[in-house]
Amino acid sequence: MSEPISGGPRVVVGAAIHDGRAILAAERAYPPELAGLWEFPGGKLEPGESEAEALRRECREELGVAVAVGGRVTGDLATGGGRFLLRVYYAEIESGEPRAKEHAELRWLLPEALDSVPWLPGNRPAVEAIRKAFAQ
Ligand SMILES: Nc1nc2c([nH]c(=O)n2[C@H]2C[C@H](O)[C@@H](COP(=O)(O)OP(=O)(O)OP(=O)(O)O)O2)c(=O)[nH]1
Repeated sequence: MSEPISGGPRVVVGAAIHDGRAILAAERAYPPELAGLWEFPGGKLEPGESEAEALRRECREELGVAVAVGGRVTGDLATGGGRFLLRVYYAEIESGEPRAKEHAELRWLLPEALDSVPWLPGNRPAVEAIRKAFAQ
């Protein structure tokens, strides 16, 4: 598949999967410079794919679950030194039990424990927004 000629940032979608209380965080296993940092399951949009389709595909591939995609958590977040635009959506599991097929570890985090893992730096505003949204 060819790359777009205008070398603008690529859209990356992330799923803030929640069960009404906790958020599913995932520890990256690769590449070495990102391994050990935590993220929302997701990845780059493939050509012709909608953001919801990309999220459903990535959650199936990475976690083995089907998700229903909800609303956006925040506006676009620039990550990867400006190479990516991260768009995080709320999501809920429709079927399956999440397993770390590509990640080093998965953890359900309550809002007060969201800071217990080192997030990818670009994810901070989304993590903050989730904490506020879930705070009682
Ligand atoms: N999946 C994901 N990527 C994120 C998040 N935050 C963040 O800065 N990124 C960055 C890390 C990566 O450089 C890039 C997405 O790459 P990725 O490796 O997840 O994408 P992909 O699944 O399509 O991977 P690949 O096939 O290209 O290896 O976006 C996040 O919350 N989730």
